[in-house]
Amino acid sequence: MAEQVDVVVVGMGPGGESAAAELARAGLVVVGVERRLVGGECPYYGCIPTKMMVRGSDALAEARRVADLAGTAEVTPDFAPVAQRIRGEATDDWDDQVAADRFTDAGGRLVRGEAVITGPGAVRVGDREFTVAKAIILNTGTEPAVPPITGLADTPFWTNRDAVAATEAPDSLIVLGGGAIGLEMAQAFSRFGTHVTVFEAADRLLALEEPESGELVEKVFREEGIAVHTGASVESVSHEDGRFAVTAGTVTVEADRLLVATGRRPNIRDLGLDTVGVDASGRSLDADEHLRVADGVYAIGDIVGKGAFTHMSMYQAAIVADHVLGKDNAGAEYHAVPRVTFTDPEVGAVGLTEQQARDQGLNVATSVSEIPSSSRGWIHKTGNEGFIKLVADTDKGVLVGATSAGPTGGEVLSMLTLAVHERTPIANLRRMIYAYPTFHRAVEDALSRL
Ligand SMILES: Cc1cc2nc3c(=O)[nH]c(=O)nc-3n(C[C@H](O)[C@H](O)[C@H](O)COP(=O)(O)OP(=O)(O)OC[C@H]3O[C@@H](n4cnc5c(N)ncnc54)[C@H](O)[C@@H]3O)c2cc1C
Ligand SMILES: NC(=O)c1ccc[n+]([C@@H]2O[C@H](COP(=O)([O-])OP(=O)(O)OC[C@H]3O[C@@H](n4cnc5c(N)ncnc54)[C@H](O)[C@@H]3O)[C@@H](O)[C@H]2O)c1
Repeated sequence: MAEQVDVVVVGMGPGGESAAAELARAGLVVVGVERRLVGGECPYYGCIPTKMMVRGSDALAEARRVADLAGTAEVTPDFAPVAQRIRGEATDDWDDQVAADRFTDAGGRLVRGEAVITGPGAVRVGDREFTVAKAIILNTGTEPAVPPITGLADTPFWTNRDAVAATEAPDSLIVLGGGAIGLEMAQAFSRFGTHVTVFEAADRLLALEEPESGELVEKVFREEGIAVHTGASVESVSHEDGRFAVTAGTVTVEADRLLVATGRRPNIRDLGLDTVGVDASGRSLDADEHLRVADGVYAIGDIVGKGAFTHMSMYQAAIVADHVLGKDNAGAEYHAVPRVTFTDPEVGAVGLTEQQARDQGLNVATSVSEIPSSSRGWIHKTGNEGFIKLVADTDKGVLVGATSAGPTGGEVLSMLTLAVHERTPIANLRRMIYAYPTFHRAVEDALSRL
């Protein structure tokens, strides 16, 4: 006999958990289905453990900068405190009881297992059937995508899930993929003493961001001793006597560990979406502004393809919760999506890149100001690399995109996110007062060059 409920949330990633709890608190009968860990990728394998690695490795880098600024400091890296924090503080040793209790305390019903849609308003989990009165909300996220490279599948390579479980920094590491995952981990392990080599198939790192961003990170990596191969399509991988060998063109590199960070595969194929008339053959689901993919079926998070970020999943979750509860909500807008790659320098960006703006046929003006030549950057000295890049729509007189790379680049991004989101006239941004000497004063300099 099918159980009658108001809402079934399939996949309890950050957005799914948030929407499910909010709807349960509002008095609806909500079932949250999770096949692995309540909270999803971010707290157990993604954002939080990787940022703990970054926090440790940034502390090491700052200590090494003492020599240029404030005397001497002897630095002996030890990965153990990071591994302990990831187990003790971030993941409870990959146990989600706290998150599960948080949901049931909000009034939700947690069902462990893999959910499948069997028709309009119908969901099955194992041998349990649910008839859903109001909404099925899909938040099933992604899996690491493993490219079909000769030999790779037979080797004990790492994905992000293995890398965050490391108890020590390996002596050597090859990273496949120069996107956010690969670069954050490459630099973090390198600063703990690992010899790191990055292979990126595209002609630059951070290929989705401004070219200047990839160039900056590549320069800093090389200076820190990280080997970077761009335009390097890996042809074969082997593993013998505990060592990996990776070959791209004429280059072969050996290492103890291999991290595959070549993008993600959305969990949409096996959800039974055909039973509700939804095409799941692409890389993402086509959702309207209230995240509906079919009558009574919503999708949020990475599977919607508007940015694979925790903040996007949470943003969309709030819109869906409002819509299910019949509250006013104008729906999602994606013109000011912010993102930060937590390398050092941090690379923050919002809205369109210059190329994307030109591809949209906008009349574009751009400007760049360098952080090292700003007062604060000059004072900061070592570790001051970075820039502000602005992308303006000259017809409308507003910013449509911006990049903020540098020390605390992700924090400096906040004012640029506001400017792009609110379509603040550039004339008004020029009239503002920018505190001296801050990193964000470089925004004023970039505005003056537009
Ligand atoms: C290494 C790494 C670092 C990252 N760092 C950042 C960062 O710094 N900042 C940031 O904003 N983002 C970061 N991200 C991205 C972020 O983790 C995701 O965007 C975020 O988790 C949101 O994903 P989601 O809501 O789509 O679902 P996910 O978090 O992927 O969760 C989906 C859940 O659905 C479950 N599931 C799937 N199918 C089913 C099914 N049929 N039945 C039941 N359950 C199912 C899965 O088990 C999973 O728990 C990082 C990702 C990685 C991998
Ligand atoms: N700080 C953050 O917000 C953060 C951090 C990590 C991940 N994420 C999210 O997770 C998503 C996935 O991250 P990712 O870094 O895996 O994906 P990505 O798509 O950003 O980067 C993967 C890179 O791998 C390269 N690649 C693909 N096949 C290759 C091959 N055979 N050899 C060499 N290079 C190859 C691609 O050209 C690409 O540049 C991102 O889109 C991002 O949204 C966010």
